[in-house]
Amino acid sequence: MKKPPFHKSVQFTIRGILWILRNERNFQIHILGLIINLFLIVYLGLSNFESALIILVSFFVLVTEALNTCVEKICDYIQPEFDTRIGIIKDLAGGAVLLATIAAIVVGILVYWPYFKLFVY
Ligand SMILES: Nc1ncnc2c1ncn2[C@@H]1O[C@H](COP(=O)(O)OP(=O)(O)OP(=O)(O)O)[C@@H](O)[C@H]1O
Repeated sequence: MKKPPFHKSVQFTIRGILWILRNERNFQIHILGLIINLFLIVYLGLSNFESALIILVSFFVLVTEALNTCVEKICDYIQPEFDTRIGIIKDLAGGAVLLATIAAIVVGILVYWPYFKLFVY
């Protein structure tokens, strides 16, 4: 197959992101998480390093969610019927999202805790 020009490839990837934005509820929830984090970064005046950490883990979750959706779509395509092997493949992909989410929560607590402490005390 002929390789598409660069601008076409970019268009295809944007089409993929728009598709997942419209169709995947979990991805939409993670996007909401990213927006809340961006708001907190500005509102609390986080340092460049703290902001980079928060943005990095937020995108880490989004990337794993997108890859999880890819795995689910491939699985549903190759085996629409119940199959324990498909089940474990999907569980593994879902597990990757959970691991990324745990990492994001831990980083979030470590970065935000000193700021929230100032509000509480
Ligand atoms: N064809 C199948 N055969 C066996 N088990 C399956 C199959 N499809 C789904 N499952 C089981 O159901 C779970 C949920 O799969 P499903 O495709 O419904 O994902 P989902 O609910 O959209 O998940 P997510 O919330 O991660 O997007 C899988 O992790 C797996 O354990």
